[in-house]
Amino acid sequence: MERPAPARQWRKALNVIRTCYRLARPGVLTATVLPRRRSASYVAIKIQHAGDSASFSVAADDESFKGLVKEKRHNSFGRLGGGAGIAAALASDAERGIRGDSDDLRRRRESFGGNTYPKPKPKSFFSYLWDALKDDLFIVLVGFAIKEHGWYDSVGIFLVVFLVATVSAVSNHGQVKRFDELASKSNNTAVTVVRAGRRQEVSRFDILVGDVVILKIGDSVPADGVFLEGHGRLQVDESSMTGEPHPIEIDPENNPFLTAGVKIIDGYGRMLVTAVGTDTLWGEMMGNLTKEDADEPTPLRERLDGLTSSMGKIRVAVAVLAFAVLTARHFTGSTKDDQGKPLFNKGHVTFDAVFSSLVSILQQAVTIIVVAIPEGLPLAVTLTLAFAMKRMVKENALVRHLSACETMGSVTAICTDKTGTLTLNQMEVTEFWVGTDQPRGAMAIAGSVVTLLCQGAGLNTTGSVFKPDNVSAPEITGSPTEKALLSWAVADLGMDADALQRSCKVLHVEAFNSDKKRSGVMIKDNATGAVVAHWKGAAEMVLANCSMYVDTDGAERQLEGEQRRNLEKVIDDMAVGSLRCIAFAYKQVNGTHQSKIDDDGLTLLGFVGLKDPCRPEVKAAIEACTKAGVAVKMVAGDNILTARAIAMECGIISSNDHSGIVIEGHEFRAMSTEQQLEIADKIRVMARSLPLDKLALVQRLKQKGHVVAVTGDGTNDAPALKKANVALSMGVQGSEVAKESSDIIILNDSFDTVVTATRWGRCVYNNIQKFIQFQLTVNVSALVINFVSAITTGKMPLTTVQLLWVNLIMDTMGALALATDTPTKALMDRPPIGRTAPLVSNPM
Ligand SMILES: Nc1ncnc2c1ncn2[C@@H]1O[C@H](COP(=O)(O)OP(=O)(O)OP(=O)(O)O)[C@@H](O)[C@H]1O
Ligand SMILES: [Ca+2]
Repeated sequence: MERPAPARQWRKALNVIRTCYRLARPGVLTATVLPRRRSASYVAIKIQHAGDSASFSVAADDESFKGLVKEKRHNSFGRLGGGAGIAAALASDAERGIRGDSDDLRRRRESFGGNTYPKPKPKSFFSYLWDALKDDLFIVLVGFAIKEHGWYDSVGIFLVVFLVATVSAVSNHGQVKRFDELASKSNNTAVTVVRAGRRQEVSRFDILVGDVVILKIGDSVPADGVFLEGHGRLQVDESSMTGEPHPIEIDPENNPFLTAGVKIIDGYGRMLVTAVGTDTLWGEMMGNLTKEDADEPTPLRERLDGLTSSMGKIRVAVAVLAFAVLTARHFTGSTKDDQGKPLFNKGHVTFDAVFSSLVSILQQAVTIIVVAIPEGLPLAVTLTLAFAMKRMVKENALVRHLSACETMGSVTAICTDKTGTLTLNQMEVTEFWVGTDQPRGAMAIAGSVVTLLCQGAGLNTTGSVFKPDNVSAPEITGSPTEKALLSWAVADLGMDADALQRSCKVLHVEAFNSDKKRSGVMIKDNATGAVVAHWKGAAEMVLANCSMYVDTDGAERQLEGEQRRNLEKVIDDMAVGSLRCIAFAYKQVNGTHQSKIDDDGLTLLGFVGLKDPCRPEVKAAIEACTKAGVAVKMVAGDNILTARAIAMECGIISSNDHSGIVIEGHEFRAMSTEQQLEIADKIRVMARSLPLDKLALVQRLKQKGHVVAVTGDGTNDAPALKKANVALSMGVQGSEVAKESSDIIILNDSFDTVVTATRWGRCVYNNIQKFIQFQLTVNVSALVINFVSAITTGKMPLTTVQLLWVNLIMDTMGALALATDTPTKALMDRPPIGRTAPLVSNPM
């Protein structure tokens, strides 16, 4: 470690003394916290160095600070000096964030607490045991009533029930614990914060008061705080917190409050954290939440309940019949003992004799009921699902809803994303065009064009470039597309991000979303005062808004028929080569007062082509799906030619396949419902789709009787995910909102894992079917033996205790054995099992 220079040490010491002196003066704290005049507060705050956490001028329990966000206290917000004032009071800085060294973090945690909430106390093992025992109380009672062979009948029965209850308690307890682990795994999301000027990802639980958090579409707000940046729009969805169904506009003056748990629907910005953990409404709510039962009924479970109840009816009928036959045989004297004498002496009819006979007959009939209770069935289902869930996590599929495990098994169509799911999402700029030329580096283009391109890439972005010092390579963060563009600008155009940021002021931002497929900024050059609008986005869409283009020599030319066609050809050629194509355009703007960024009559600056290679494992995975009778459909936001090229590369369409349809989102949108229904099956690729097109496709496929799985990553995928039979979200690139709408989180974002989940789904169904077969064999034989024997001889060869051992112990062990069968290759060689196919099939 480097020793601090003496001068710095002195300065630090002086600061500490000054702070102590300030705090020791009576009344100073109130003056800082509740400044009566704006200017006074400003001075007090100015004394502190940004990011120096020697002291905070507010404390966690200060009245004016405490409910700031929770109670949306506008007057406190004003008194504390707005976002910048609060940042300073919390020893933070709107641009550079907190200092973020271990000392600083410790002090913040000590003063304001961490961003966690107490977990509700888990149910103990004994309460699970009691729950399981309770279900079998009936059997135990019967056991105590039956004394065929003395006391050991009762003890035997009790022992059996206890053993089985223990097994199911252990399994339920383990299941809930595993769900907890998975839940904390899926809750532990990464949040982008700025600490000491550097963007970094930290766990949501490590957010501290004073942190500056970067928020983008699809994020969920990790703690309470106030909105900092002023030139963008931020729209949030508070429905999960307040029930307010309409999007709410956040702005830095009138409504700066962001409560933990709300979702960002649109926009981009920074927020300053003012309260964490249980000081927020969200933390309070989470802490008070009672554990939700992990044992939710799944569709299969419900069907099994149907099976159980029909078995119940059969066994009651059999028992009644047996009772009637036994009574008849007994009282007519045809039931004989071992010596061949009738058991019932018709000569001496006493009340006692009749009563005891009836009781013993009733006991035998009850035995039949007992034996036919499918004890092991619920246990088999729980065990199978638990086992599948555990193994699926190992194979990168995190199950959030148990039912998804099963439903995955009957999936007949998968609508998948392109970027990240079929491709690696590691983008890189491989082509660069200015006009119809491909310049070799920045030297081959006019300086003015390079400057504009740098502005377009470096300021119209949600990514960031951080240069720790002059020697090391810059750290580039952001979405894969943004990262690729920034890296290219730094490496090929020689962009200096810091200088760029200093030279211009951002006036207005329009963040990228999948509906618009472009992003824009309006900036003002600090030196010349010129105001420029920059747009970047889907190439053919941006080109359509351009009326001019620049040449490599910087001359602006009219974009006329011939030229436009040439440029369109440039885009198409890149797209056919499976590149994602992005265009940059700009426009000189008069005046700064517009609320919207001008987007017509633009001047085209250039195109870049981004290469995003196919994942190597995808081709085999798609082949496996086709073989298993599952149709794969790609729904992409990208250009139709790029989408087709990628689909070709990974085998969704082949060159000799003429039945598959490749369609653009707007064409599909324009069709009537009937037409959509007609082609839904044949669609292989839908390009340039809006999120609602994806939803429409899912609905049509469902109407055609498909069981549809949807993968998605964006906020706008949420509607389609919610409508799907099984929703899968991306663990790495997926937004919070997508993850929350999903049943399964794909931890490695790969399509391969979707196939794995399908395989496991089929395996679950298969295992349960095997178990039913096993149980029916055992139970039906026992039932038949006893019933036939009762009718013919009036006695039952198998006693209650024996039957219970067969029923309970064998079933439990059978469940254990069959539940842990792993998927076989053959599972994926047959068509999917429909969701309505009978559980007990004819061959069974
Ligand atoms: N950060 C960005 N800034 C500007 N334009 C972008 C950005 N990211 C993507 N685009 C453009 O928007 C288009 C599609 O975006 P969209 O979000 O709908 O699809 P995606 O989910 O990224 O990709 P895919 O549909 O291939 O999985 C891209 O083809 C690209 O031209
Ligand atoms: Ca997408």
